[in-house]
Amino acid sequence: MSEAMQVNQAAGLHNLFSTARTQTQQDELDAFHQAASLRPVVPRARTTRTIAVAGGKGGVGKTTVAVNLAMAMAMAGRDVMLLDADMGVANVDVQLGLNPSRHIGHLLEGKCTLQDLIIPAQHGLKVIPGGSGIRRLAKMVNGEHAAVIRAFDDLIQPPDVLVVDSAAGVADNVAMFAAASDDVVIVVCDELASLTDAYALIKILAHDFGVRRFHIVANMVRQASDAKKLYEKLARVCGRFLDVALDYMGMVPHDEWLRQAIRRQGAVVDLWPSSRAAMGFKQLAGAVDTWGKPAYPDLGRIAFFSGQSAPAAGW
Ligand SMILES: Nc1ncnc2c1ncn2[C@@H]1O[C@H](COP(=O)(O)OP(=O)(O)OP(=O)(O)O)[C@@H](O)[C@H]1O
Repeated sequence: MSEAMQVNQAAGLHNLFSTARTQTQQDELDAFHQAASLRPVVPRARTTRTIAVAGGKGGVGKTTVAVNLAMAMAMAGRDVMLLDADMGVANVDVQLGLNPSRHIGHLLEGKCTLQDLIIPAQHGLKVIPGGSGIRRLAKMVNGEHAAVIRAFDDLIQPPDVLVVDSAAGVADNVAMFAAASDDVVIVVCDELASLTDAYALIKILAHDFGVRRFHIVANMVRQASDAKKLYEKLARVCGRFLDVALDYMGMVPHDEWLRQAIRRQGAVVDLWPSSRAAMGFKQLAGAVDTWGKPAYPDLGRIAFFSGQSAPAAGW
């Protein structure tokens, strides 16, 4: 029986994504890995933890989780930066009521530095906008993703935490930002397509990029027992077919206050800190503190802040 059929049978999932690439895509990916090995490393004290928020399927709440996780950590006193890596259709700035005049496209064209792109949001959160409605950004090539990742080495003051809001899908560009991070958070909701897409993304990150550890967030669930069931379903399939470790990071309930917050263009953790959703996000932020030190970035792989040499202090 094929792997896809076995996965279907094991978890009641459907439609496993194919991970086949065209020759051009494979060439670009090889160039990306080669660029990583050519990168001169200039060590300095490593202070930043990088957390990618991904999920595969669109609409599962990646941006919502990234924004509120970042804001919750900023409210707890961390120096936090949020990169909107959903290039071309970015909407972190919309969710936070920001009005950026420049975006990643300007960085790639050499018209500004990464430092120039930083926009201050509430509680000292710093946002790097990804640019919206810009076709060229949605079609960035792999070398450009590597250039964005490397630009973080030149920040004057690296933050304590960088949260990366990933695009939907399982394309190499999504995987590259996740693979360049210390930790990968996978957001799932109670839909079969969400689980199959999460599995496909985890598989690509494990096989092609060597990522082994994933933190799972169940979003838009009714109660903790539903969240745990969702996690166990994904963990069972991954445990059977992939050499990866999953841990349960926490859950965010379905909460109308979240939609209200988006209408008000703010983060629910800031606007309604005692709502059920806000409590969930604060628990997610607390979970990060239990993760221990990030591993040293593998020198053969492009990583955010790879110019920093020692693991972050205080984690
Ligand atoms: N816990 C929740 N309760 C209620 N609504 C939610 C919750 N989480 C997310 N939503 C809503 O679901 C919608 C999709 O969320 P979001 O934009 O964060 O998803 P996404 O995965 O980033 O989507 P895309 O991949 O299209 O960028 C938004 O309208 C958001 O307000």
